[in-house]
Amino acid sequence: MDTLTITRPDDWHLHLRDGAALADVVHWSAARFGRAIIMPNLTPPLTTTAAVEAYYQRILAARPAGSRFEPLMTLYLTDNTPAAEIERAAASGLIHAVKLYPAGATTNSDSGVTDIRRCDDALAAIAEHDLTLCIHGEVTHPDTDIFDREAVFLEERLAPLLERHGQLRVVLEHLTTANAVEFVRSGPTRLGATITPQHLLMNRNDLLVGGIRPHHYCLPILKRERDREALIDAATSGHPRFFLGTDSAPHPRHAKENACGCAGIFTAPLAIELYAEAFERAGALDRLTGFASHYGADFYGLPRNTDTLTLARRPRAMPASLPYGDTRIVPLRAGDEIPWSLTADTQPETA
Ligand SMILES: NC(=O)N[C@@H](CC(=O)O)C(=O)O
Ligand SMILES: [Zn+2]
Ligand SMILES: [Zn+2]
Repeated sequence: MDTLTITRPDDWHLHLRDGAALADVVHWSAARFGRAIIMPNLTPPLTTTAAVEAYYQRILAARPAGSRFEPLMTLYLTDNTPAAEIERAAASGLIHAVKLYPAGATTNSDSGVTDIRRCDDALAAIAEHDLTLCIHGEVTHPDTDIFDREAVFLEERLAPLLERHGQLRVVLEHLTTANAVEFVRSGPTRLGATITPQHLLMNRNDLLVGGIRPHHYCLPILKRERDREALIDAATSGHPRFFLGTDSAPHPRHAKENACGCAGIFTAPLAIELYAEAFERAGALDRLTGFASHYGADFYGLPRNTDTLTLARRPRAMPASLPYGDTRIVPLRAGDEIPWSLTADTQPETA
């Protein structure tokens, strides 16, 4: 088989950034995905519906001409988000989810939530207005080992939250462990999860063996091989509550190749290609459509896409770097060949 045609996929976790970088980032996703959940961790964070609406317009303006790529917007939750703001978000029609960042957990999370119990009114409003709560699931206590932060969050924060809010629809973002896979599998049907390509393809050796590799550093951090295997199992199992979310998180080269490098891996230029690679290695290419194109839409209560995307088994060279505003960015697999490519008719790419 030299080509693979799937229902057009959606990306249920994406960072597009803002300003001069936005146009250099959005076209990669627009060439691949029908829709994407757009993360609100800008500086300053998008804590009001008005700010989200203005960002939505900037994304539309930065989309390639003729693109129908649809941004599904999110609101940034803080300790002080009033229920009325959730109501405005729902009424906007543009906002599909509210994002919970534990304060200090990741990039631009300083305005995030310090104690989830402070948000009970907002969380009740999210459930009432049929929005989804997306969660970066890591605790931030300095004494908690970085490799345990997800597991502690699930036990100490997420389990009680799901108990307290019995109607709330939750997406646990970017799963990284076998433990998290088990938590989602045994959780209620209103709990879904995204899985990134880097967590399907790499483990912590790829970050730390033979030299430290800043372009493989993201949060939650890459874990053990047995965790990667559990994530592959979950993604390729046909279980409808695991779905695609790239967490493509661009940072300029100088911010990654730095004594204190930023967390985030830029996968947008090869995102669906990486998933195809991971699914093929697992002998599960026939399961890619469900994971990439059906289950996320079903979970969010949105219609599935009706058009298709075709990949060709044709090696493609990833450039060493790509334009990013007035600077450069290094994508995953920079300088390497990747086994899958978009077919020419669906690839309006310019590097
Ligand atoms: N995943 C990351 O490592 N970084 C993301 C934030 C996030 O999704 O946690 C970013 O915005 O850079
Ligand atoms: Zn995150
Ligand atoms: Zn993210």
